[in-house]
Amino acid sequence: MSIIKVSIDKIYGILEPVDLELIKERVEVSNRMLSDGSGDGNDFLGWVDLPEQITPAQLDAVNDCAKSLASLAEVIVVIGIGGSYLGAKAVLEAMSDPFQLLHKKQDKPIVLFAGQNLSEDYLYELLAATKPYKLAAIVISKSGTTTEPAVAFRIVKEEIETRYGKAEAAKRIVAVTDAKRGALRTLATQEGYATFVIPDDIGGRYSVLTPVGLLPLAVAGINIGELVRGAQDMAKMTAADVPFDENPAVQYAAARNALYKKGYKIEILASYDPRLQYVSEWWKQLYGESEGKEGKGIFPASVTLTADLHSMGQYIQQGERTLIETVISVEKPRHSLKIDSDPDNLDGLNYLAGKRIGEVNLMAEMGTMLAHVDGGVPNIRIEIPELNEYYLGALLYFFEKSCGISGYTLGVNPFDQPGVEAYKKNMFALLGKPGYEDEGKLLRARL
Ligand SMILES: O=P(O)(O)OC[C@H]1O[C@](O)(CO)[C@@H](O)[C@@H]1O
Repeated sequence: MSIIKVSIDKIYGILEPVDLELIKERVEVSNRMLSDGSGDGNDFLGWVDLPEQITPAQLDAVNDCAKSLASLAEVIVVIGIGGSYLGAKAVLEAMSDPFQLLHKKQDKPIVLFAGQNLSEDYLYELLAATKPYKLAAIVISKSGTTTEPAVAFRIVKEEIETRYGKAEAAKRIVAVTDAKRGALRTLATQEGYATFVIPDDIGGRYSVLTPVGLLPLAVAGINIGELVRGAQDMAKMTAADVPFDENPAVQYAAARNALYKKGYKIEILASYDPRLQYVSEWWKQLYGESEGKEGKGIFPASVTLTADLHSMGQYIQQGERTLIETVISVEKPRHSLKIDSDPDNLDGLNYLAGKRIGEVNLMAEMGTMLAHVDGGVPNIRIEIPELNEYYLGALLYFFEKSCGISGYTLGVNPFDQPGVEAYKKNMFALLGKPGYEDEGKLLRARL
């Protein structure tokens, strides 16, 4: 049995089995294109075989650097955006106790994120809150030129240098960037920071298993060896020679592409554990940047349930019928908590007495799935046994593989993102960046 189970039976009724049959061959060809490198964007396929290529020595180097940072700092600010942020954030949230900050004893450094927005207040408050704590930073940018992390890094770097002096700051700052190119590489070389390389052939949104994701996670005490082991096993289970019925990545890609062809243009990734919220954010970048181009692509959205059943639930049940709901279902909660019987039963909940909260959550999930299917929303279910590093590594790799397959099946290059340049050009022009003077005038006239 695969460590991830994809159930697509709840797309039938909306699709006929023949709709899936028609697309099966295409997705299997797409999977082969990923392994033989015959598709567009084939200079960005380094992530496909990455898990099996990660050596124990590489993991040791990341863990050693993490240990040394952790020995110097109580708070480590991880600076990055998009693919240089979301993978680490996703795994960290999924693995963490949401109330960790309330615990009196903190035996791991607290990892905070910056550079993922341009909010003045966010950065100000981050600096203010971290004042009493020993500080270090990891700055991550593949291009080394992205504005948001560059701005945040300038501010955090200055704070660290002011506090500790330049020489000590160089021990407290680690950069993860391109081997040769970009302003961050130049800066890291000049300042003498320890660095890790993001391989040329791995794009940001596929980089969670490089030091981009691994270093911040190791600093936070996450077992990165297990994360990689899960991805390694999933790489085998989704290889091009694994038959359709045993290969979760092609099943998922086939189901969503068959639905897209029938007019289902929005996919909502739903989870029943708030710790998975950032896995959804990571997934949205992965699928949004990979597929949304040339006027095509499923729009990736997300909900956290049951919370959003009390807000978005109405739309999902009865709104425009273009939605696909894909549920990440986690079989086993980490802890056990039962509902007790109450002699007065004023809340009428005694019918739940003796049940675990997880059982109630599961019945909410089952009931919701059937209600939404009855309302015309096809359902895809992705089951993982529990939230630990191993299954998360498997889940992330599963989504990456399926995304590459989906993109090729859709007929786009899943490894570029030309559309993101438009906002950057306008922002530079409006901010008066040298070289953008003419565009600046034109844009200002339109405001
Ligand atoms: O790691 P970088 O080069 O700073 O890029 C961050 C993110 O920005 C994008 O390039 C979009 O502008 C994403 O694809 C990428 O993950």
